[in-house]
Amino acid sequence: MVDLLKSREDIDRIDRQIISLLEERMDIAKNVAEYKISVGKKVYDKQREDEKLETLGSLASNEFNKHAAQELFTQIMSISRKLQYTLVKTESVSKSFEAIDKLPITADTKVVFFGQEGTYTQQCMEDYFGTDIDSFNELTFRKVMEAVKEGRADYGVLPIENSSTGGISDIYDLLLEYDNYIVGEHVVQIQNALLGLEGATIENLKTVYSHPQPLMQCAKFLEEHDYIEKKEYLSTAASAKKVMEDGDITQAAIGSKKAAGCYGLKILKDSINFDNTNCTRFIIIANQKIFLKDANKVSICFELPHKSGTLYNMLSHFIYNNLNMVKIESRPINGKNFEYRFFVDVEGNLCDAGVINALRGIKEEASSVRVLGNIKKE
Ligand SMILES: C=C(O[C@@H]1C=C(C(=O)O)C=C[C@H]1O)C(=O)O
Repeated sequence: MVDLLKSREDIDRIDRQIISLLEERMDIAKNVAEYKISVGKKVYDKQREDEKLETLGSLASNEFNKHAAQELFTQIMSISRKLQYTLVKTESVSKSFEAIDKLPITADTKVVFFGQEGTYTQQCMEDYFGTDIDSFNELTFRKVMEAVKEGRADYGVLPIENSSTGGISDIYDLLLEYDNYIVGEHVVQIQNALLGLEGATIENLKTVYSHPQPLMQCAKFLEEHDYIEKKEYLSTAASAKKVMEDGDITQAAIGSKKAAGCYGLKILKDSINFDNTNCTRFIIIANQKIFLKDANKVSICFELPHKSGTLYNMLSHFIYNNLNMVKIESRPINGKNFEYRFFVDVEGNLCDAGVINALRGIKEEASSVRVLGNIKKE
């Protein structure tokens, strides 16, 4: 049997050779980048890489090593491209974003929020902008997006993610559709209460109205009271208003304590959400490509070719540039069954070299990429 120390010495010797060859290969990749700059050729040459993997695989003496060689060279070529992107310096996807010191907020600033008087979104808006602003409401997410896009409001406030039930997928889709940008975020504690008319009791309820999100956040309570029919409605506040207007004591709404006060309802039961730490993250949107100089979270969206390994390869741009990914969501692409677009949040600022490098690589290798915003995280 060969001695362990001897084997390790041999491995160390081979590894030194690999490093020296790797450095030599990287220097040649730099020459390739210079050539590509001079003729305007793209860094990524898929056909060349596929051919190389085929040839290199065939040099190995058994199936295990063939797979190993192909895996290793997939990584080596991916790293060689990353080096080339830093040299080729293609136009950054974030180039048109403007860094600012503070969000412009004046007495004339108009803010649109989702829902109506008494929604959690209104509470978020007041926490974020204070109460001395000119605000109006819209009853759907789409209408909030529209008002911001058309400039009828400078900012919009929308929920994007709940701690118990996850991402609010409609918002992701609408962000892309309307070309609006995320410029801020705020997290609000959500304690959902069951609201009813004077004289109503939980035992005698027949119907409960609320927005689909709070209905999900209160799923356990509603399962335990399955004689109450759940009905999705526009917003928590709109549900409270409906119960008040219908004047039927068998109806209830799920919403905030504030909504109870706004619409003259009483609290039949407080905190019926299944998770006591329930909170929602709201986003502040604008139709301007602006970000704070001290922003530290970048949100991007990309689409990938429908092939194995593409997501892994795309995420490698964050890992290689030492960026911490804090969120990933996928959404189906309409018209392309079972193809997905990914929404990713990473820590960083659009001015950071690592962020610029990662975005360059993703722009070259994804089917499409967009920066949705760069905000200061809470
Ligand atoms: C080095 C090149 O650029 C990229 C990297 C490759 C590699 O490291 O072998 C191969 C093809 C390109 O995607 C090249 O075009 O030859």
